[in-house]
Amino acid sequence: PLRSAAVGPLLSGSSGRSRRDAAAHPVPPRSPQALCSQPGRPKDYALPNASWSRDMLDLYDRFLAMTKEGLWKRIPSYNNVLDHIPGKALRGLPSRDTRLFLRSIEAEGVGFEYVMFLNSSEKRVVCLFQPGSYLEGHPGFAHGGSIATIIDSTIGSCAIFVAGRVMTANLSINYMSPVPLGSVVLVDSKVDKVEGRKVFLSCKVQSVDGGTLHAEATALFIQLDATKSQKQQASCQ
Ligand SMILES: CCCCCCCC/C=C\CCCCCCCC(=O)SCCNC(=O)CCNC(=O)[C@H](O)C(C)(C)COP(=O)(O)OP(=O)(O)OC[C@H]1O[C@@H](n2cnc3c(N)ncnc32)[C@H](O)[C@@H]1OP(=O)(O)O
Repeated sequence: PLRSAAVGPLLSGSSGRSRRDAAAHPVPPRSPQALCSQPGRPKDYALPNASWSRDMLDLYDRFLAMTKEGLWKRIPSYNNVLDHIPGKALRGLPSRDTRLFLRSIEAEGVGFEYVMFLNSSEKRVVCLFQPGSYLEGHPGFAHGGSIATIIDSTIGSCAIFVAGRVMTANLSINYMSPVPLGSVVLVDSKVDKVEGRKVFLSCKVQSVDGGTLHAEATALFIQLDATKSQKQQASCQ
């Protein structure tokens, strides 16, 4: 199984090719099914698009290949949270003009370009993330809040897998090395333990070759207690 520490060797085939290299070796056309969402379904944004760098495409292909072995599963991603809940969007709910925060920047490549893969047996979610130019904090680097967002969402998806409806109670992040805009990082999250309604998780943000640890985080998510009144708990419908 892909262990965070072993990320480098597994991906040794993918070097940090510059965009110039990518221009010299145009990205091969993607298979039609790899590019389009299922007809009649909301658009799945966790699929390659023209803004994905060579590194992002190589990493995507490697994880997609691992899904064939059954250990990993690609998580589709829509721009409305309800579309992630099977049947919910069809339940005649009044349509709300809301967007999932990570999918609120429509233009390709300038916001959060990402795709998540779930490894059920390891209770792990790994997110391939390419921060776009509209996520800038310090010149040329991703804003710390955008890193917190991709961590919260990756860890959150991991917690949802284990405990269903959850909310973040605590998220603690150490930032070790800034993430250049346009680079590709691996956000590797896992469940460490579950105590009643409390789900404890951790996460590392690493460069594709595993050589740079950009950030690491711990989090506590709380499973929403159906018996508590909605007033006490933000409704997470
Ligand atoms: C197959 C895979 C599936 C993938 C699906 C992917 C698609 C999904 C698409 C897209 C989603 C991506 C994922 C997004 C995720 C984002 C999550 C967020 O951003 S959430 C927004 C920010 N968080 C809030 O706004 C919460 C505000 N806080 C609250 O609402 C409450 O405090 C809450 C619900 C967290 C807890 O309230 P209570 O009343 O239910 O529970 P009480 O009794 O207070 O606490 C329970 C236990 O937890 C401890 N606890 C609570 N908060 C704590 C804290 N901050 N530190 C330590 N302990 C804490 C308490 O001490 C208590 O422990 P004792 O049972 O007594 O041992």
